Amino acid sequence: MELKNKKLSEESFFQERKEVLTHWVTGKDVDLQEAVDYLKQIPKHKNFALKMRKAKADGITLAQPRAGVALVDEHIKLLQYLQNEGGADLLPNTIDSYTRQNRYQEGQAAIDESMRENRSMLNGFPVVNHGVHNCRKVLDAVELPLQARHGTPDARLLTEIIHAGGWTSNEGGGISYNIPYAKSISLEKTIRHWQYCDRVTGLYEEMGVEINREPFGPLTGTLVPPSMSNAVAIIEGLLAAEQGVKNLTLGYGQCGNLTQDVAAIRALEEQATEYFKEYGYEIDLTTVLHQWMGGFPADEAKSFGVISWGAATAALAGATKVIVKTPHEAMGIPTMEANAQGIRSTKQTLNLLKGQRLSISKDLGMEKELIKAETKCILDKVFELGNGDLAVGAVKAFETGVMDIPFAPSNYNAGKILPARDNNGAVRYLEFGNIPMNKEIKDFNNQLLAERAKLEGREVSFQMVVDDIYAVGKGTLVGRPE
Ligand SMILES: CCC[C@H]1O[C@@H](n2cnc3c(N)ncnc32)[C@H](O)[C@@H]1O
Repeated sequence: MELKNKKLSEESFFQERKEVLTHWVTGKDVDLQEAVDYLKQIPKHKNFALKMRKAKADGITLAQPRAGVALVDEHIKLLQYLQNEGGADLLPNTIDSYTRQNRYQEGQAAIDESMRENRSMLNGFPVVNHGVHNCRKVLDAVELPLQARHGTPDARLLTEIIHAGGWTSNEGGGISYNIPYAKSISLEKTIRHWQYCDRVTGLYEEMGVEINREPFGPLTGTLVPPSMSNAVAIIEGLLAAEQGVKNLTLGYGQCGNLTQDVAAIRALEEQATEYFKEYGYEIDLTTVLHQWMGGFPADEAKSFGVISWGAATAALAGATKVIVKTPHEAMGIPTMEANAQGIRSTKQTLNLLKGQRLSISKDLGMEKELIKAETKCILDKVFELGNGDLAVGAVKAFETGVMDIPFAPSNYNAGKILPARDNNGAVRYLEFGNIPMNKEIKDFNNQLLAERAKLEGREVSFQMVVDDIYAVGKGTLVGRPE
């Protein structure tokens, strides 16, 4: 199947859909018209797209945790606790790793074991095994909109089930759920899979149901330069728009320097808006900042410092949503109590900052223009490589290292890029690999890293990268030599 950035035809989509719905027995419960009728009767306050649009109009930042366990009743208890005790504004359904790899047989075995052991033997909610009616049971049990959060290269059946089940938002994308999540699945395949997922969303939109889509912004979440993650977000937004997606949340993983992070969110929203306009897409655009995605301090009090800093950054940036971390981040899957603490801490900070924004200083303006210029260098090359076709260009961009995500496990990622922080903790390019930045941008990145080297009395080197990776966990932002 030759990949192209073109809306899937009804014929090819429904032909493929017949096969997709056979991937697991629960696919038989998906009936498009029945699902549309069910979705149309869901109370408005439980529609994710509507809540995101209203939050943007009201200029507020919503708080959303991650959460998911193996069994339906326990998952419901967890979500109700995060709603009632945590004060979450939106609820997730974090999906387990077996489901993300389409290993539904093992998912079922783990469900059975969880029932025997009376504890969750999965790191998330196995939504394909549980199926449409259990999704609806979860929605009936809460008073907030629901979203699927996962990391699934082939999310076609998952997407069909969650939306038929009343969940009105889906995270992911053909690049952002491949490069950071998989080792040996081609981008042609996953971009095509996610064209299908976006076409499902587009169909619901055309049948009168609003569904939100959220490409996964942070990618590897380890020192990803803002322009690289913004480029991926804009590409996935454009690919989704071509399939009929109307309500999009583009995301970004907090790096830690306030000026750069606020600039990155503002650049993302402005530049995405420019591209949607240029290509003729009417998009309801919102943004999400993910609280620090790298290594966390083990000390819970210190972790609240990191969590609050992420909340403050999201509020000052004017992000529509912030994804919340917990004081158990350094340990693993949080208890529901710790998860709720992360949300309460975040909401306290959001409320203290309600209505405040970082004003456009000279530094903020310069950083925003730099990020937009870097992102444009990348996107111009992507379109050139694809002879104007964005999907083809994206595949070729990774093949040639024009797009390159730091520390990604995928064999389809060049891995020549190296990031490091400058003296203020902003993430810069230490090695560009084949990323097509112009000379002025390269010189500026090199100059900022040289200034850090001078201050630290050492050479610009890979050691800076290593020191920066461990820094936050050790309590600082910039990994200074010990
Ligand atoms: C990209 C997502 C990484 C983050 O996703 C959290 N995460 C993963 N699975 C669950 C879960 N089942 N419940 C609560 N948080 C979860 C991790 O802690 C990490 O912060």
